[in-house]
Amino acid sequence: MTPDDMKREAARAALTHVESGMRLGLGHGSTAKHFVDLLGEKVRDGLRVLCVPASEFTHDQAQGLGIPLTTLDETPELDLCVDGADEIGPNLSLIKGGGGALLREKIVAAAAQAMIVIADDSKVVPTLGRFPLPVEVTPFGFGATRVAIEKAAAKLGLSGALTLRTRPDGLVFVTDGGHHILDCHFEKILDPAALAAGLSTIPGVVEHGLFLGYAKGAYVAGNAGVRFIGPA
Ligand SMILES: O=C[C@H](O)[C@H](O)[C@H](O)COP(=O)(O)O
Repeated sequence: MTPDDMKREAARAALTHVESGMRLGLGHGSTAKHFVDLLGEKVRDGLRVLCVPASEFTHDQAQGLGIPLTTLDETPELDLCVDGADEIGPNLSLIKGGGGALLREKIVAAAAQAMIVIADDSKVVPTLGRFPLPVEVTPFGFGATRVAIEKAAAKLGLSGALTLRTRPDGLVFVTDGGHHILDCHFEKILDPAALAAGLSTIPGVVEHGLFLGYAKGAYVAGNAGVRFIGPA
């Protein structure tokens, strides 16, 4: 199986949690895209769901597939959210935001009773941090926010480059919410909760990509098939 096949199989497994009448949160990224594709097939076959997409990209994809959409204003509570991840660590701790959608993804996940993660098995790690942690920041005060993040990280013994995310054409990446992203190369985040708490106190930080306590389970696909990781 290619990594893309694995992503699709993980997405297919998560589809077993979807029942007619559910209100769903739809994540963003190459794995979530498979889930939306497969969900679109089910909707065409008669499945009734109402979905909130976590990005403009997912919105357009789902709309094109005829999946009924709503917003968190019309439908503030969701039954289930299905999304990918950049890393899955101990106790279903996650790093997300590699695709730049972390803020809306976290808002959608927080509105859902349960979040199921889908991924290929390369995403499972013993310690979070090898994947650079995305931190969404306001353009205003960027320099000061960057220094504040460095100081908060240093208190926990973390250092490493903080890279302003750019697009392939070299322009600064702008999130759906109009913010920038600092990718923080911390390598080993031994205390994710402490880092999350530290980042949350910085005014210019809109949100960070540590998703702690959100996921209720993860479908992880590898060459041997799909396995479910449940809460510890
Ligand atoms: O912002 C993007 C999201 O958090 C994605 O779910 C995450 O980056 C994983 O993406 P992919 O499924 O493409 O590896």
